[in-house]
Amino acid sequence: MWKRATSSLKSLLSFHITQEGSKLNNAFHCHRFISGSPLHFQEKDVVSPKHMDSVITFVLGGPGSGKGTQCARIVETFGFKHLSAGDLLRKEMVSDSEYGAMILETIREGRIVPSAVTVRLILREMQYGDNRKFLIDGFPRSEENRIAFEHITGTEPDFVLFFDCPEEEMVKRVLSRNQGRIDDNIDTIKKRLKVFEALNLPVIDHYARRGRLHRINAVGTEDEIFEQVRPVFAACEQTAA
Ligand SMILES: Nc1ncnc2c1ncn2[C@@H]1O[C@H](COP(=O)(O)OP(=O)(O)OP(=O)(O)O)[C@@H](O)[C@H]1O
Ligand SMILES: Nc1ccn([C@H]2C[C@H](O)[C@@H](COP(=O)(O)O)O2)c(=O)n1
Ligand SMILES: [Mg+2]
Repeated sequence: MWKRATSSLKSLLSFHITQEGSKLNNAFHCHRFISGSPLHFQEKDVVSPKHMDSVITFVLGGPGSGKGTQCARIVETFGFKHLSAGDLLRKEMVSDSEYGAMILETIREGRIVPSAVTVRLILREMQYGDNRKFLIDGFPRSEENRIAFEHITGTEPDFVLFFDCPEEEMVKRVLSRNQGRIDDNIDTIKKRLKVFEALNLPVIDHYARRGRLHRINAVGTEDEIFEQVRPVFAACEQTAA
């Protein structure tokens, strides 16, 4: 299960995404070697060699399906480092970032931020500290996210969790979350659910076809759900030992 990521400096430096592409159906288009792109990766975004033997888990599910809640349990029990793409984007949004306004508008509209921004934030976090077991929550949200990450790092996730939750339950949970998020309102939730279905389900199908998907029934108490999650990580630990 512990695998070797073949991170390629060359592909990282030459990977570009146009902002124009980001407007197309939210399914952002990856272009290599596009000159004049306003968003591009730089040498400092390279995945550090010390992370070459990482365990990477993607945590997927619709808005309010319980990804963040279960990630906290996984961190506590199995010592993974939790990277929430949404949290990283919110942090970037309130910093002095040149992308702040774009991120705010995109999140408010329930759309997906271009991968050039999100992947950079994730890779940067992966380089801090010594923990090489990563839970990447809320990513990839689209095929464009997935292809960008896999292209830049030269690796696939070891496995993918999918919290499968009925829409009605997700809406109920988000509306009672009370964390002051600008996207936790009924109008944005409806948009996020549509984006989830159109852009995230294809990613989930992709990993199911690759034999990497663990589908978790996200209805039940937090404890009941964690009892489905636990064996996935316990098996991973055994393989690594
Ligand atoms: N099993 C559960 N039963 C009831 N409520 C839950 C359950 N798991 C989480 N919640 C609650 O539902 C809300 C959404 O959970 P959480 O933030 O973990 O979802 P998420 O998948 O990370 O959502 P988002 O994609 O919007 O960040 C929170 O208020 C959380 O406390
Ligand atoms: N890969 C991602 C993850 C998140 N976002 C944006 C759009 C989401 O609606 C918002 C909140 O994410 P969450 O906290 O619900 O995981 O952040 C994105 O554009 N790309
Ligand atoms: Mg979350």
